Order: sequence, then structure tokens, then C-alpha cells
Amino acid sequence: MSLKVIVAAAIVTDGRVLAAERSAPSEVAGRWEFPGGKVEPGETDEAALVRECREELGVRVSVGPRIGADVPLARGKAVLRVFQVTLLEGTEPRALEHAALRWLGPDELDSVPWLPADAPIVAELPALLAERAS
Ligand SMILES: Nc1nc2c([nH]c(=O)n2[C@H]2C[C@H](O)[C@@H](COP(=O)(O)OP(=O)(O)OP(=O)(O)O)O2)c(=O)[nH]1
Repeated sequence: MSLKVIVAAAIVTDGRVLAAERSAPSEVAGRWEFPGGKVEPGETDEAALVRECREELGVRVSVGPRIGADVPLARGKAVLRVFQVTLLEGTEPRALEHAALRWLGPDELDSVPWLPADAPIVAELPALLAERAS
């Protein structure tokens, strides 16, 4: 079986990153993540991220460089791959599939219970947010 890739978006605006609270399934409801999902067969990582941001948040985005390395998920059957993403057109993300959305500054990153796999990516964010603050 081929390795499943889950792409996820660290959307950064004015030195803050968008965190999203999962509403389902019940094992992970209430945990926070970066919006995203599975890359479909024949789809590029970038196209999957653009699609997921449209479906989950109703926004158009531009996909930038990756953050960190692939994080193994599901006992090695999948990986989490996070990209820096910026919003186009200044539209505001809406929680179309999530329970809640929150913009977190560098000192607020520990204020939500992230999915465990996100820890190494979250650890990269303070430096990145400082760099992108305006
Ligand atoms: N989107 C996203 N998924 C994450 C993160 N961290 C993490 O462990 N995951 C896991 C949770 C899920 O097992 C998997 C993503 O599944 P999903 O349910 O969001 O993907 P999807 O929308 O394509 O799923 P589906 O409903 O089409 O089956 O990756 C993260 O930061 N963002």
C-alpha cells in the first residue's frame, strides 16, 4: 500500500497562525490542527491544499514553502506535511467544517491542545511568526 500524504496549511497573517478545532471524529474532536486533508490520487500537494482550504475555510490561498519534515502518522502508513500558506484577497476564513478557528500569536501557541503529531511543526512556528510579523 502506498504512503498516504496528509497536507496541512499553516496560514500566517500579521505574525499569527490559524489553528482549527476538529469537530470529528470523536477520538480527535476538541483537538486543534492545521486545516488540510488527504492528497487524492493524481493530485499535487499544492492542489490538495488549495482544495482543502476552499472546502474547509472558504478561502483562496497561495502555497509557500514547507515547514519542517514529514511527520509519521498512523503507524507509518501516512505522513503529515505542513506548508506555509497565505490568504489571497484578504478574505476571512470561516469554520465550514471545524468547531472553531483561532489566530494564535507566538506566545499563544500552547493555548490549544494540538493533535500530538503537530508538536514538531508547532515548535518551528515562533521563529517563523517572528520573521513574518509586520
Ligand atoms: N488536516 C490535518 N490533519 C492532521 C493534522 N495532524 C494530524 O495528526 N492529522 C491527522 C488527522 C487525520 O487522521 C488525518 C487527516 O484526516 P482528515 O479527516 O483531515 O482528512 P480528509 O479531510 O482528507 O479526510 P476524509 O474526510 O476525506 O476522509 O491527519 C493536522 O495538523 N491537520
